[in-house]
Amino acid sequence: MQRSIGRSNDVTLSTIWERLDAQAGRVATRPLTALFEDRGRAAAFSVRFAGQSAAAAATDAEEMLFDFSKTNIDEETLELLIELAIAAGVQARRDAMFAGRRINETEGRAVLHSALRNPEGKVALDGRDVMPGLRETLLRMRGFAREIRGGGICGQGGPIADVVNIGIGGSDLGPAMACLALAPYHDGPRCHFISNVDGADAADTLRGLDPETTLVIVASKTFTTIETMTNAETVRGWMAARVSEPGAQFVALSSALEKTADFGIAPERVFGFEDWVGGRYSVWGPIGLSLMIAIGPERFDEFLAGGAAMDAHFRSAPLRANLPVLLALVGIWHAQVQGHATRAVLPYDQRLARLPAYLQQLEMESNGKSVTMSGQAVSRPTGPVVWGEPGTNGQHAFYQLIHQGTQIVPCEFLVAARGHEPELARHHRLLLANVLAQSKALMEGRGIKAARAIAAKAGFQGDELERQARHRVFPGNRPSTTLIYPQLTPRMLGQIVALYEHRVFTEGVILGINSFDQWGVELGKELANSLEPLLAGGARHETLDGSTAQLLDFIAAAG
Ligand SMILES: O=P(O)(O)OC[C@H]1O[C@H](O)[C@H](O)[C@@H](O)[C@@H]1O
Repeated sequence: MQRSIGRSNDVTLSTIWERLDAQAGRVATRPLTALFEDRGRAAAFSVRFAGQSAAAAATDAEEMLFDFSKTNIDEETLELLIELAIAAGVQARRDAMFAGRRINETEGRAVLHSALRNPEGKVALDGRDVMPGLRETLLRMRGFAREIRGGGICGQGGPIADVVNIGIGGSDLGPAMACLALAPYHDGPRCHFISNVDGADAADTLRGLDPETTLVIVASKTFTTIETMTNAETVRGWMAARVSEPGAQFVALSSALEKTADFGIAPERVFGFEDWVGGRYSVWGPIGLSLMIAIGPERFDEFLAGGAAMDAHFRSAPLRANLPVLLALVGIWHAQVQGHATRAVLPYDQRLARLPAYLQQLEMESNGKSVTMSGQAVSRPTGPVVWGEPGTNGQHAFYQLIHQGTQIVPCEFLVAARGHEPELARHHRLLLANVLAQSKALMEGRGIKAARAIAAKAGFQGDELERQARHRVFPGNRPSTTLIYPQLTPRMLGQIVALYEHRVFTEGVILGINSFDQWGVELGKELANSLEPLLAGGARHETLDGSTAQLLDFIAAAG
């Protein structure tokens, strides 16, 4: 069997995993607070990254700090984790990815989304320079975005006031997440997103929009996705009812150029990309057009520059100081060594409200696999369940389980030191106080003695005091990390998104899986295609299972 690039043999790898298991056993009962007796711990188990150009770095304007000191990782553990990353071939595979090797082996594709954020870079695929085509598309996008923003290209009723992006999965979540994240920088038309095949999504989004001043972007890499094509037809009908040339207000973002032509979109309104840009990694290119129109090409360039800076760091920093690698190793330690089945992503940033959903696709579609690159069953659990909501809202909903439930949920906090609303300084102070309080509470907990004192103060006595006190105990020792940055600028968002992309990549390499395919989404699509005719009254096959038949009966009776 062919071994993956740079990967040690299975015996070497399983020995390291076993040593990690033993290490986990050794540190299981050690309180996190005891680790801080080492006064250098916070600095030693943190990494800073200044993603700016040399001149701007002097101001630390875009420095980010990843603090993983509130986990039970110690120096010995970290050394073992780094040994694991090296043995898994993380560096060799990383270099192969950036060099344009076809590391997406089940689809025979290269993985070059990083080229989109480094348009002046050099990348060859099978000896062919891919950059001129990429640069040409970027220039056309910039020109188009400027025309839309400046009123050079208008709708039938005048300058474009609203942009509707129709897409799903990677053709929706990236621009939707980034548009919300960068709301303070919007100075172009308003952006809206339709993704769900549920007609409610199109109906609610279109209500209140004027077709005569709306631009429609149909975003689909394959241009076959049923949800997107159904919504695109619906929106074209909505526009055709009022606009004499609806095609003039449609744009396509796709790698299937014949299909966009069949749909009736003129070639100069199509922004293409190649198969080496995976859907969930595509916000950096044409799929980001709605974002570029909202914030302008210059700010979009800053977003790209942030991603490119993280690429450079990932490629060159030693593993012990490499932010994506450390984020991945913390993830591996929690999920694959200690067996914590989920991780919560908790942005204390309302504008990152869509980040958990974005990361669900990025992480779970990439690393939710059961077989290794060579088709063997994996020996460890793969990608954990990723979930989350912005703080402080989550505190008033599900944090109860995180603090006192029986499952350990490693928490990943994100927060900006500075908001965008200086006039609302107290709000931001409270936000910061809360995020700091949560990671401290998770770590320190509250013992029975303190709980008894609280119950006594509340007037309880004897057995009732003891009973009440037990409900007020917090076990503590629950791990969390904090990613803190000065402000959520376009550049910072680029750094954050690329950071998570490389984290997912690194975890995937360690697990020996292909992070770049998604065969697991196919079966449901096929079955939906075969069930649709039954909903339209078609004859049922006798092998249809009883539950599905019952549900179809219910739908028929309610219809
Ligand atoms: O961009 P499209 O071809 O329409 O694909 C949209 C999405 O659907 C697929 O089923 C995949 O699960 C996603 O990875 C992809 O981003």
